[in-house]
Amino acid sequence: MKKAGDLLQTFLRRFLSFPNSNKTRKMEDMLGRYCYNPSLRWNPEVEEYFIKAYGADHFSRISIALTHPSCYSCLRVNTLYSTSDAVIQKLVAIMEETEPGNANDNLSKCESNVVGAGLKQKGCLKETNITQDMDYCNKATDALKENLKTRSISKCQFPGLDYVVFVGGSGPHMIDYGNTHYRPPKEVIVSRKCAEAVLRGAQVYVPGVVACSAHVEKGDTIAVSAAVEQPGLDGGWGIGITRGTVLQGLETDPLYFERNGLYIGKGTAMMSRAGMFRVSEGVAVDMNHRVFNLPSFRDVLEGEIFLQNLPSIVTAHVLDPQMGERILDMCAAPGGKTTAIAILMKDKGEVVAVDRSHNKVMDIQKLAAEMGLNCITTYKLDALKAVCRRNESYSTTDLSFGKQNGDVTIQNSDMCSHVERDSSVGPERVNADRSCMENASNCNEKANERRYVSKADIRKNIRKVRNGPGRNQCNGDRVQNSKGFSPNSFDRVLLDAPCSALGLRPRLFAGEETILSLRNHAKYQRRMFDQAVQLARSGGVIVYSTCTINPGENEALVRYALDTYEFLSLAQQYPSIGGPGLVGRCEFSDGYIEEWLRPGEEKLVQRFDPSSSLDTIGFFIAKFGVGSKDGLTRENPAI
Ligand SMILES: C[S@@+](CC[C@H](N)C(=O)[O-])C[C@H]1O[C@@H](n2cnc3c(N)ncnc32)[C@H](O)[C@@H]1O
Repeated sequence: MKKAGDLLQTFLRRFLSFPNSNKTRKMEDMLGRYCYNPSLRWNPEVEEYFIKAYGADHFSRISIALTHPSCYSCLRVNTLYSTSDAVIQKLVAIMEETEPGNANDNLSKCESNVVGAGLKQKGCLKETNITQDMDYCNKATDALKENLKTRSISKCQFPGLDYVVFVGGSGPHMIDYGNTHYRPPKEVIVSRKCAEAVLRGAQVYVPGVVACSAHVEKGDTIAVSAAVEQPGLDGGWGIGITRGTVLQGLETDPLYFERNGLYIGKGTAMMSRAGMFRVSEGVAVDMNHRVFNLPSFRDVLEGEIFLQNLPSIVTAHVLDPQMGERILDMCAAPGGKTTAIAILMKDKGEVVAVDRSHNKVMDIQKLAAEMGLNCITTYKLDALKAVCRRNESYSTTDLSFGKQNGDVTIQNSDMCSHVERDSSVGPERVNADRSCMENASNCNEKANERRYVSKADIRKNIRKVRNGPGRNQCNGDRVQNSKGFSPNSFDRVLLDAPCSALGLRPRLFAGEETILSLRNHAKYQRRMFDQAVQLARSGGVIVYSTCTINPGENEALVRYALDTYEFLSLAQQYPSIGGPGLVGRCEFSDGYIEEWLRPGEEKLVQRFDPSSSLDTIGFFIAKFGVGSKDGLTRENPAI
């Protein structure tokens, strides 16, 4: 999608060009070479499809919004150990440290009343990580202080979300790159992914640098621009820069014209040009002037806050988990929604968090430990095989999670699981394991208060404790494999599905997705959804969410769900702060027809539009009530 400025620029380049002359450069400066004004590239068929879905103007606004980060950061407070007011106070205190004596001024910057002056962090949060790397932490805190100076901090006013704190960011800023008509700035080109991370607040790390000016020394001021994929001769996309290229500041530089409007800030070189291409890690450029300023909360109030997108927080809330319930988070890593769910349940009940990646399951464990949560059990599991088929003779009646006569029966979640041990576990692990085992037995005791447990379950629990529980508190070495769970064994299921991620911001390129790849995502999601349907009990709830603007992965999944499973219905969501879903259908040139929502259904889903005033990522949430599955057995193909 070419913007007017781009078209004018192309025109001037082609028809008024004065090769290598200062006039050319002057013209380009005027038209905004050294600025941030990207145009998002899409696969042409995908672009056509989205224009049909949204209309040209709306899709153009979405495309522009996707290239910018949200103008605020969203912090979810761990309400088990803190409050929004306490967090706001602590952030204000960080500001005060920077500007002593300005306490009142700073307080007035907060939009909400800061109450609860004496609130202190309860003793459960880990102090160790904060002190482990004081240097890094001090740097992070300094950066945060710097950032908070001009920020507004406010408690979220949406009903039910008072545990969310907003911290305002700023941008886009005009940056003086120090270029003159005779002397271009020293610069680096970074990879597109690196640039997107920098726009979110990261530094430029060595692996992200692809090209650099000659004679750059440590301490030099460096302009940073992004190398974004361009159409290749083969019909694909490519960057076309060799790592280590020397930039001359001339039109002969790689992507010279393509980088117009892709300047994301400037910073101080932390090493020489030679160093950037010799070492394998470290900060290459310390970004001190950014197009967008968003505070980084890394290592700040660890365990007390979690940086999370607003729609993700809403998703966990919409699931409405209740204390004592058994919840499945089917694609859980890194655990943002898992921990939100556990906190909403006040850490009472069981949240089973699965992901197919071993390392990502460890990330969930670490996050759960950091947030002091005990009710989370993690497993490595392919969500496409989440239903345990070991007992082939099941029927829905005898496996249902019934609550008759106050007697609750449940299948033990690890009945199909085993521990994957790391043979390199050293002696220091043994102590950790012991505390894990204590933890597990506490958890088991807690769980037993509310469950009928069969002798077989007790035997399995003993085995589990002997092997080590693989629970969240034992970071690091082990992940339990699961072979799946019994049908109807969960009260609520969250399927935060892997998707095309076309709602994530900021984004500098969107051309990698084709119509075919979008359809493949949708197929994958339907197969996962089929598993979710089998695992949720009658009377239970399924929440489905994605971070994409693609209706094929959103509204079309809802259509599939409602048309395939007659016992599913769309449920009202709380809170409901997103927009309505898309009603209608799309006919493709190959004859494929994609059905979306029917009139009346659109208000029961939430669609977060990146171009709306909420200024969030693109996101979609659907909530289903699971009606009675009575009479549905394996013979009945509906389940
Ligand atoms: C959108 S992310 C989940 C984010 C997470 N719910 C959160 O809020 O932190 C999707 C996750 O699905 C996982 N995934 C992809 N395919 C999977 C599969 N077949 N089974 C289980 N997990 C899968 C990915 O590893 C990824 O972590």
